[in-house]
Amino acid sequence: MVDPAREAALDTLIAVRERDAYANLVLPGLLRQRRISGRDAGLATELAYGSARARGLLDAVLDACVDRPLSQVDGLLLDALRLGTYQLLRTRIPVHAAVDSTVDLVRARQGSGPAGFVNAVLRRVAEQDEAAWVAQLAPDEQADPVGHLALRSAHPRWIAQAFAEALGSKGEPLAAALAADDARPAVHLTARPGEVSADELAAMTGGEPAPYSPYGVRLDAGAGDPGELDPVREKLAAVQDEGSQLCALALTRVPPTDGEGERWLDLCAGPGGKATLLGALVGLSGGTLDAVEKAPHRAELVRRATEGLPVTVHVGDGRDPGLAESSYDRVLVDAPCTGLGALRRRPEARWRRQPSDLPELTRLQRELLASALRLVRPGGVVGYVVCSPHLSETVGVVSDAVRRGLAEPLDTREFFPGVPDLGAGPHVQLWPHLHGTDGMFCALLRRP
Ligand SMILES: C[S@@+](CC[C@H](N)C(=O)[O-])C[C@H]1O[C@@H](n2cnc3c(N)ncnc32)[C@H](O)[C@@H]1O
Repeated sequence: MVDPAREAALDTLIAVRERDAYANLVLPGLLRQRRISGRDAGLATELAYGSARARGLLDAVLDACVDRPLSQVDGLLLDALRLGTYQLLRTRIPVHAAVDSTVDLVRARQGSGPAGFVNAVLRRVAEQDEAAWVAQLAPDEQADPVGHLALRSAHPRWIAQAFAEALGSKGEPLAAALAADDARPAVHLTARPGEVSADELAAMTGGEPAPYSPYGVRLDAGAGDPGELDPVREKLAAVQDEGSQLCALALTRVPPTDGEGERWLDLCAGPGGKATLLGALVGLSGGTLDAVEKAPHRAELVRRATEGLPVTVHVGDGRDPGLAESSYDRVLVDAPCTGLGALRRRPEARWRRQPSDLPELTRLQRELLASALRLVRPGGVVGYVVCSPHLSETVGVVSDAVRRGLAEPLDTREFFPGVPDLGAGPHVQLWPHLHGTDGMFCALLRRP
């Protein structure tokens, strides 16, 4: 007997490994196709996302329990072992159920020999709990705090190191940041300005008005597929992290805020979350938004999301979009980045990203920011935003533009009213453990 929830979780892990698929795109499709719902769907989600997220920790434990290098273990068996180990170490599922259900899955796919191997390895894993395994396998907490916390929170070391540098801490703040990044996040919605208030949207969805964004609503972490909610389907609301809302709003709050008929530009618009919020707001004061996106299919998503708003979508490269220079009042650069600030929303992303991704991304980020600073009028404002706390994508990119005399930094904290713990400025770094948002970075810059 194979348990359908666990089988869906295993097939998700296989797709992530074999096809570089995204767990949060694969699993919902499998659940629909196989008509798995309710508690079974909840279990499949917990096991698939949890195992994908914790992969490094699970592999470290498995490495200690398997008598050959993990690279020599058959891929499907390794995925099954990860699934079983996750259940043993990070859920309250009883040992016999975690082991037997995994062995059943392997027997059905590969026969009794491999099933026996998986049984033996999982019995070894089950000899200790997670804390004991971490104590055995992690670097010493005093000698190497970052390495210790990285294993304990199932993060690659380079990412834990990047968080430590952005926080200026290897202690409690880093532990809190990594722990929050490992937890399942709440879904956030934006109420479309001019259509519905956050209070009304909260009443319609059973959520709570968000603490900082006047348009935000937060739903419970386990609250089903938000795309199915009526207000989202009817375009009264969109799924959008509160941190993203705050960064887009900050750009609109720089004085003068009563400018009628302003021209705004979103230089990296796909799939259109911020463009929709900006388009709705600029429309209320008789202005317009141009939205540039390089990937045609993502530009199409922007077009659909902003239908009915005063938004013109252009397919093009933001570094040279063919739009008139010095002609915009406000420009948003929501640049492509490592996404290290949104790892909690993308289970496998932390193991897929590599430090070698950074040089190409930071070059692109610098070029996009320089382009934005040409397109904005002198005295106009550019918002540089990335969903990452990595210093080379944040402060590094902005300091370069300031040093070259292209931009003057504003105290961005002033435009995040009511948001606590914004540090020494002038830029803003949001964090899951401090703000309950993704780890968004925002720098507001004025063109001299
Ligand atoms: C972080 S996402 C933007 C998210 C978007 N602002 C939102 O809120 O929904 C970055 C986007 O930039 C696009 N992009 C990548 N390179 C680009 C370029 N050279 N010019 C314009 N857009 C680019 C990517 O395809 C991606 O859609």
